[in-house]
This record gives sequence, C-alpha cells and structure tokens, in this order.
Amino acid sequence: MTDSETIQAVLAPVAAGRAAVRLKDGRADIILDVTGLAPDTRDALEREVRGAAEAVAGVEQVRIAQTTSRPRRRLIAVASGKGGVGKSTIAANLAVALAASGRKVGLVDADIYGPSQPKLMAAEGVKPEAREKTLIPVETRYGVPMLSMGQLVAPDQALAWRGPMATSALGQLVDADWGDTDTLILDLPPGTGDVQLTMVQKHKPVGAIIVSTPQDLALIDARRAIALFEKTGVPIIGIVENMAGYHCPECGAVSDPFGRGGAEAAANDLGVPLLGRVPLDIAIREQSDAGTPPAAGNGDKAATFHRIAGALGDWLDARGD
Ligand SMILES: Nc1ncnc2c1ncn2[C@@H]1O[C@H](COP(=O)(O)OP(=O)(O)OP(=O)(O)O)[C@@H](O)[C@H]1O
Repeated sequence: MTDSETIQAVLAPVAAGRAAVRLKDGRADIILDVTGLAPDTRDALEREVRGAAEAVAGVEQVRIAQTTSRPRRRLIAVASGKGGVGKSTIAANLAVALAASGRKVGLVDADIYGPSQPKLMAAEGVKPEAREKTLIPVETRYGVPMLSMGQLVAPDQALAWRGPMATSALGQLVDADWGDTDTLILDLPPGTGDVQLTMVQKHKPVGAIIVSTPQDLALIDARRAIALFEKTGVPIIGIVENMAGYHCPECGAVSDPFGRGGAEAAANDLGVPLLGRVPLDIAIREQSDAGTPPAAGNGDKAATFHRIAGALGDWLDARGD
C-alpha cells in the first residue's frame, strides 16, 4: 500500500531532500523547496520530481508548489560625497575581488545619475529578464551577478527622480531573484541629498564604504557622506582613498600631486578606518572602460583591490553573519 512515507522515500534521491510530500486519496501534494536554485534548475527539478511521483503505483494526480525560504542578504553601500571620485570603479572591483575570495556576491547599481556598472562589468546592452515580475540578475563573466538602474530606465528618465521614486526602483533591484547570493555591493548615486538618504533609510545597508579622492574639497564631501550614514545608524566600514598618488606609466614612479596623508588624517579625525589607497593609474581607467576590472587580473592593481576586499571580508566576519 503506497503511503506518504513510501513516496517521500522515492523522491528523496531525486529531489535531494527538497521535497515534502503528502499523499491522500491518490493525490500527491508536494512542496518543493527551491531556495538558492537558478530558475531553469528549479523547473528541471520540478519536472523530475513530477515524473518520479507519477511513476509511483497508486498516485493518480501530482500537485507541486515551489517555495523559497528568503535567505538573509546583506547590503554594503559604496558611497561618495560627490561625483567622479571613482565610486563605481571601486564598487565593481570590490565585488569582483570579494567574489574571487569565495563569497557569493552580487552588484546593484543604484546610480541613477550615471549608471556605469553594465559597462564596467562588460554587460552593456544586456537586459535582465523577469519571472513573475521578479527580475533575474544578469550574469557577468566575473562571477558577480548584476542589476543596474541603467537596465530599467532610459538614461534621461531617472535624472529627475525624487527619493521615493528612486527608492522604489531600487527595491526592484534589491528584491530580485539573487539565488544564493548573500552579499550585495550597492553602488549608490554620488552625493548626500534626498535620493541617497531615502535609499539608505529604506534599504538599510549593514555598513558603508566611503570613496574619496585626496583633495580637501572631496574630503569635506566625504565627511558629509559619513554624516549621512551616521544619521541613519549605518556603521561606516571605512574610507577608500582613490586616485591617491599618480602612477607614471612610463617610469613606474608614484607621485602625490594632491598631497599625501589627507585621507589618513581625515579617517583618524573621524575615527573611521582607512581601508586602503588606490593610485591614479591610467591602466585602471583603460581596463575599466574596456569592461575588464583590474581586480579580475593579476599584479599590483589586482592586489590593491584584493587587500581592500580582504579588509571588508574581515569586517563582515567580525559581525558574525
Ligand atoms: N584610480 C583610478 N585611476 C585612474 N582612473 C580612475 C581611477 N578611478 C576611477 N577612474 C576613472 O575616473 C572616472 C570616474 O570614475 P567612476 O565612474 O568610477 O566615478 P564615480 O565616482 O562612480 O562617478 P559618478 O558616480 O559621478 O558617475 C572613470 O573614467 C574611471 O575609469
């Protein structure tokens, strides 16, 4: 006599323990836990489970419901007090370096003023698909799935958005089907206005990285960015000083046209860690423009980003989740 336990035992090897079955009056009701599986894999698994269940003697009808338990996914904001300091470049390279260290990382480009992640990650022109209104992140060749505001709206459309509109658009990106991704690097729009504030309040990153250049002015802006996160109760993981020192491609020497030590001093003053310094290096711009993030390569530049990602990884580990 076929009962729930018999059919459960038949399905166990097929569904790798993901199926829970109840059999009553010839009808098998199956709950299939598809947490962490890609959409295609989910459907393939459902087909296999259905086939196996239908083959059991005494089963006349099979009903399958897919469920997912929502994994805890944390957001790390990458922010800057003003535009053009290399925030998107740092965000992309940190995501790539963190993924290379074995973490499940995704990239969310919330920069409505100049979404540049599709270009930086060599995914320009690729539109994300949706499944029952849930977006499916675009795979990139660097092991970091990505979604960008630039994939949702035409470039000139989002510019006039106020905070609430930008925040709800960001919701679509954050609540996408990220599978088993547990850490999302969030490239925020530059600046410290209403748009950034509402995004941070609504989506509550677990921590923030502030990108700044060595110039005093940028540091004043960086202070504003730090203040924004403090106001919203989001811990500052640290500052990344970008374009710190000029790396001469001809002679290899590093000089400091904007002076040295500004970020260290500011970080000390503010009591936040300096996570690292990235030199102004034409190769970083060229590789970024070409969609090959330096962190995906070898050598000095990759090592710089891997060190900063290591500091971020330590911070995440110290949080204990
Ligand atoms: N360390 C670096 N060395 C050389 N070029 C860099 C470096 N960091 C960034 N850049 C270049 O500077 C320009 C601005 O960088 P990016 O777009 O990352 O800045 P951003 O702060 O995200 O700007 P915005 O948010 O205003 O669009 C890009 O052309 C980028 O390739």
